Amino acid sequence: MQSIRRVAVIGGNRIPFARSNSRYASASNADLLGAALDGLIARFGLAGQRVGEVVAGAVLKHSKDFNLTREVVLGSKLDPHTPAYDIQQACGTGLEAAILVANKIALGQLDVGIAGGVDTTSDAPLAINEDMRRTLLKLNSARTLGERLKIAAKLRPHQPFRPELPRNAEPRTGLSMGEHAARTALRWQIDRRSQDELALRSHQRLAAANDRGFFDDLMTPYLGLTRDQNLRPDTSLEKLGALRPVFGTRGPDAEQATMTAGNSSPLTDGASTVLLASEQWAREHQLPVLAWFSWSETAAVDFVHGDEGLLMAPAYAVPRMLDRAGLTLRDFDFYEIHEAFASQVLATLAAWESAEFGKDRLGRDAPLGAIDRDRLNVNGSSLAAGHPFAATGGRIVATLAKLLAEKGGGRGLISICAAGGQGVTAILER
Ligand SMILES: CC(=O)SCCNC(=O)CCNC(=O)[C@H](O)C(C)(C)COP(=O)(O)OP(=O)(O)OC[C@H]1O[C@@H](n2cnc3c(N)ncnc32)[C@H](O)[C@@H]1OP(=O)(O)O
Repeated sequence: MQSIRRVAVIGGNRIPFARSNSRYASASNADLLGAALDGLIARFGLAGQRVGEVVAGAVLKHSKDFNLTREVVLGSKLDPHTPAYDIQQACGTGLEAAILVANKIALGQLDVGIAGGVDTTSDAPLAINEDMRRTLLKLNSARTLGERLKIAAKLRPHQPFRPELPRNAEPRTGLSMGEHAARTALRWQIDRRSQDELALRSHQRLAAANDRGFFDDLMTPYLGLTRDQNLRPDTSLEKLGALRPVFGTRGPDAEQATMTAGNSSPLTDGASTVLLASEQWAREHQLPVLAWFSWSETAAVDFVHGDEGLLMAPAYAVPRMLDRAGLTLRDFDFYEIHEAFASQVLATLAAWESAEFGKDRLGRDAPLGAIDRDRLNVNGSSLAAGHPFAATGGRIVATLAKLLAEKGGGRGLISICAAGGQGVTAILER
């Protein structure tokens, strides 16, 4: 067998993220992912080339987009002989796509690949109610006019086109991501002030990164947007503190609700892509390596029967990954923890700092440890940039790889919580 090869992160390209039902309201997943991919192709001179594989996905997809990624590749300037396919791992999709491509490169099955993700809540698929859907499917397969008329006669005027709106909720609990996170915030006693401070820092840092041109070679303008639309450089603790809670506002604990529109990631439209390759491919194409993709781990928690919070899986994935890699939580120059909600980031950090969690849940003699918070999300994260679900992983991989390249060396941790009680994590090094 071929030995494991190093996997290079060559670079990334994304479009600025837009607020839902705003600038990208008329664009589809294919448009957005196509724009991100076109920018990557242009930046790295990939036009006409056959890339090993393109792997991407969307959390919210229309049924007609059964292989969205392949359709996007066919519409791009890549050689049409480039294989491409969708994967889906909720908010971890973009990172999971990068892990998949990286692993194939490491095993010598690919020399170069592109990972990506896209989502638009503005163009979410709308279903019709179950009765109507089944009736229409029967109607479609009816062979004779008589059969059709018989089926059509069963249609009742009061129920026909009642739509089923997609809900940002867990099928097994019926609770939204925010409601789940609110429970976790209570369990870990995450206070409002700390959440607002984290949100403020995210905006300030993203604004500073924009100002110094950090994203100039990671982003291409799209439909008139040149920077993430959700960014509020003028926000403040006072403004954040004045917002009313929106999650956890019902039931006996309503008084303790702390999560607002300011300390929750907003509904967002956007897409991102990342170019990964073997060392040899990078050398042959004279492309500098930003960082090496070295480790990954995915974990899941039992949020249905157990008391583990829905979005707490990274608290388990990271220690497992560290053990495999022979590292500790302090061995990092940068920590990129996806800000689904400020409370979620803080609950994860609290779990790692807790002796009880370390002992009871991780089976350790001591807590996993505390991180230097000055190294956390140094260029902002999803609270400021927005969170187009499947696109967040690509944004983070490209951002972290460039941070390591700028620094000239070091190690970075990526941690992304995902719906379904899962968490996807990875390590980049340089
Ligand atoms: C694994 C995971 O990643 S799980 C996470 C998945 N994602 C989610 O669940 C999305 C969660 N977010 C949401 O559902 C929505 O964004 C909500 C419910 C939090 C907020 O929705 P909306 O009320 O439509 O937000 P909107 O943008 O209008 O903001 C509400 C108000 O807060 C204000 N606001 C929001 N952020 C800020 C800020 N940083 N500073 C100051 N004001 C702010 C807005 O200006 C607005 O004020 P206005 O009413 O005076 O205009």
